[in-house]
Amino acid sequence: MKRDQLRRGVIVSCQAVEGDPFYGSELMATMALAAEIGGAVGLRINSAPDIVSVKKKVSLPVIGILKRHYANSLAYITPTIVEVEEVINAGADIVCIDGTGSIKPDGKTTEQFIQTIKARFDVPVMADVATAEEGVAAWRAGADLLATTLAGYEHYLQNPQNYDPADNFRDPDYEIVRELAHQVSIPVLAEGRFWTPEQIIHAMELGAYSVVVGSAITRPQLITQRMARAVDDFLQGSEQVC
Ligand SMILES: CC(=O)N[C@H](C=O)[C@@H](O)[C@H](O)[C@H](O)COP(=O)(O)O
Repeated sequence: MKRDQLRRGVIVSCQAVEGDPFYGSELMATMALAAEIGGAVGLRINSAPDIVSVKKKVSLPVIGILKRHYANSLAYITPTIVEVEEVINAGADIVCIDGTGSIKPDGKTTEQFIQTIKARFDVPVMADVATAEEGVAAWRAGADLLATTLAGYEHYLQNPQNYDPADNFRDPDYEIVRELAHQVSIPVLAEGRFWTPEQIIHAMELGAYSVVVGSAITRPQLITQRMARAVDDFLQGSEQVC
């Protein structure tokens, strides 16, 4: 895969967890195929079975992650070399890891973790970060790409029980995109809470290499919720007026 393939486009994140109506590798591969037909330049896929299934059906480059929670660490996106190996063996073209300041479950810092991956595998490493400082540190440690995935999720990183579905509808964090695009010399992917073409273009104007879109394309329950909430808000407003 050429890294340039991901340049200046929309990367679609196709993820569903157990309990989600779209949970299942076949369904995720179908989502990925729809993304390819629609003009996506790449995919972000969670778990080895989903990566294998997507790779059979779609020819787009795959950024592979494996979300796994450990009791002793806040890092959950491909947090150790065990998950890295699973993702790479499944056929991911890029492996994406937790690039935050959190110590990983095996005691490594992000810097040590990136260096370990680089020593063992010849696959580009992407780092998901929450702050510009973390992005700069991951770049200095050898990351090949950055994504702003975790910006705005600090409360969730501290405790996954703090998850609030309303988080998905807040504006993207443009500031981290702007800062990183000025500070590093590797691609910065804007990711997290992109719902409209206008938001995507704004991130591109600020220097994003590409934009990763997940929920707005692949989580129909959230798409519905967003519209249902808009109607609720409208009705509440109009009832007050009446
Ligand atoms: C915070 C976290 O764990 N984000 C995850 C990272 O893989 C996914 O749940 C998101 O869907 C993905 O980042 C795309 O973002 P959005 O769905 O907002 O377009």
